[in-house]
Amino acid sequence: MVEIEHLSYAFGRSWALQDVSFRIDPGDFLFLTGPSGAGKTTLLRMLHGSLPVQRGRARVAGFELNTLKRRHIPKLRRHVSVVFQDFKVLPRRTVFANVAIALEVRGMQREQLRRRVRAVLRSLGLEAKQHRPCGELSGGEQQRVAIARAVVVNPDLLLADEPTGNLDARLSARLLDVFRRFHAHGTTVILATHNRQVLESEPQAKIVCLKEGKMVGDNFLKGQSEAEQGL
Ligand SMILES: Nc1ncnc2c1ncn2[C@@H]1O[C@H](COP(=O)(O)OP(=O)(O)OP(=O)(O)O)[C@@H](O)[C@H]1O
Repeated sequence: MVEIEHLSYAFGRSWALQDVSFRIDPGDFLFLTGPSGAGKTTLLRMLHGSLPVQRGRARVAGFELNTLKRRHIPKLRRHVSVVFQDFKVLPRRTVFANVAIALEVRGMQREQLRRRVRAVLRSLGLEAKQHRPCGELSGGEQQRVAIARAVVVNPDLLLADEPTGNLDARLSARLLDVFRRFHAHGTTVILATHNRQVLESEPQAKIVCLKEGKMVGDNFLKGQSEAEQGL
């Protein structure tokens, strides 16, 4: 599903990612972890086609990112959804409209669209808020709208950047359940987090740890303390 080899990315002269290589198979659940500034967001943005490959090679959901033309990026995004740290919901549009957009642009028939959106809103506990403008929701609720919008298209690969960042422990656990449910239905998940509780919540998950843009380890880190991992 994702194969990256010697991937590096620089903002100007400063390397945000350096020589990162790993692969995950369809159906895997991967945590991307590491301290603030480690390069997690940069890597997710590359996998979603919002930053170009500068060095190395990346293959995502069957797309060779090195040679992918800009005009073909929407095709990649039919298979790869992302939940950004800052949600990017449309504040004046309703919850329903924010989630429906992703299906409207795919030309889905109205009744099928309505059923699909309602089912996803229900699974995220947002059904009662579907007619409210997103700008009137709490941060945690907006986060769930962003997740609903990402999963409503049934992506092959779901990328999430610190999705539990704004939530208390109870809501984080509920949200992780949502990711687990989609994963159980076959979606491959990459979730960036530096929250240790989140990392421990999914014992079967693979882990890639970044620090200052470099890969400092993978699954073997599971048994180590946060200090040992540099978190
Ligand atoms: N648009 C940008 N312009 C310049 N430098 C950037 C930009 N975005 C990120 N960087 C730099 O790239 C490095 C990696 O940042 P990135 O956001 O990928 O880290 P992160 O692991 O996601 O951090 P956090 O956990 O705080 O979100 C940092 O040094 C950051 O300052």
